[in-house]
Amino acid sequence: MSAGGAGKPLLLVSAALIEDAAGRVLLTQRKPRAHLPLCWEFPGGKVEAGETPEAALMREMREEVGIEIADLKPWRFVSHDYATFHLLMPLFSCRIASGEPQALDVHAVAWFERDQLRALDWPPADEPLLEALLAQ
Ligand SMILES: Nc1nc2c([nH]c(=O)n2[C@@H]2O[C@H](COP(=O)(O)OP(=O)(O)OP(=O)(O)O)[C@@H](O)[C@H]2O)c(=O)[nH]1
Repeated sequence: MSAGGAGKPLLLVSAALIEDAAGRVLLTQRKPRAHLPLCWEFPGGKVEAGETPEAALMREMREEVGIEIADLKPWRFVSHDYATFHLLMPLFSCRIASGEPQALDVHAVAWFERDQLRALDWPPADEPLLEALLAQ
């Protein structure tokens, strides 16, 4: 990670940490032709102009996986330098208020046991989030 990056756009992305009663974590898989193809990641997406991070996350969860979320609480954030943009990504812990996750606008969606998480391909920015999750 670099502290420089003058001129690089800052990208604000909200993401969700959703666990079920058994402690499994809900992840989505990026599309084959996206940036970081087929990586598994925390569901979420870009915050649009005029939106709060919380409202953006609620919209993305509806659009991408067809669920309503509730009880959003800031959990961790990452600030990560990618080649063409700098990512600022708050991760909110939350719960599913209604709906069953479906892959509406993602390649796939799935629940993972904690001991499966390390073996997945993750975006580089997610490393500290994964470590924090596995440490708790
Ligand atoms: N949702 C999400 N995005 C992440 C995570 N980690 C991470 O580096 N990102 C990055 O944050 C950005 C999120 O953008 P996005 O998924 O809304 O949009 P996109 O660039 O894939 O495509 P789009 O422009 O069609 O919406 C991507 O560049 C993605 O690689 C994560 O855990 N969850």
